[in-house]
Amino acid sequence: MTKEELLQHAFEAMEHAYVPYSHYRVGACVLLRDGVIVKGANIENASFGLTNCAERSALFAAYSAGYRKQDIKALAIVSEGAYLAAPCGACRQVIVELMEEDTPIYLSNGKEEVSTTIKELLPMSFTEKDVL
Ligand SMILES: O=c1ccn([C@H]2C[C@H](O)[C@@H](CO)O2)c(=O)[nH]1
Ligand SMILES: [Zn+2]
Repeated sequence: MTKEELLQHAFEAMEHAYVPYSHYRVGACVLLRDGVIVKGANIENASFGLTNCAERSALFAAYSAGYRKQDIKALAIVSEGAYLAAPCGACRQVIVELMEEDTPIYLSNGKEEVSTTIKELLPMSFTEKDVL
């Protein structure tokens, strides 16, 4: 599975976004080491704060299917805005808990692409080590 193929799956996931308020669609997909791809889209709510971002939808779906951080090979996140969207703060906090720090995260808006990691997106993070 190439990065471009994975991004294409994320664009397919974006088709299922539920965005009656922002009309801003985001798609994401998690590539697992067994080859399975788990997709997610942003799902909005009239009570705006309850909106679930695409990357959290995809990660929660993967975890709900029994996968864990060591099973995740890559995460792709795509949007259709003029600017390349990076995960919001809430998603970064969820990603740092649910993915390994060096696992690739691919971002695209169909025009620009960036490859990054959660270590780069959320340095000096508050994690399990601080609580346990
Ligand atoms: O990282 C992000 C940031 C925003 N959104 C969604 C939430 C909301 O539905 C819309 C506008 O914020 O974009 C995501 O899915 N992922
Ligand atoms: Zn988010």
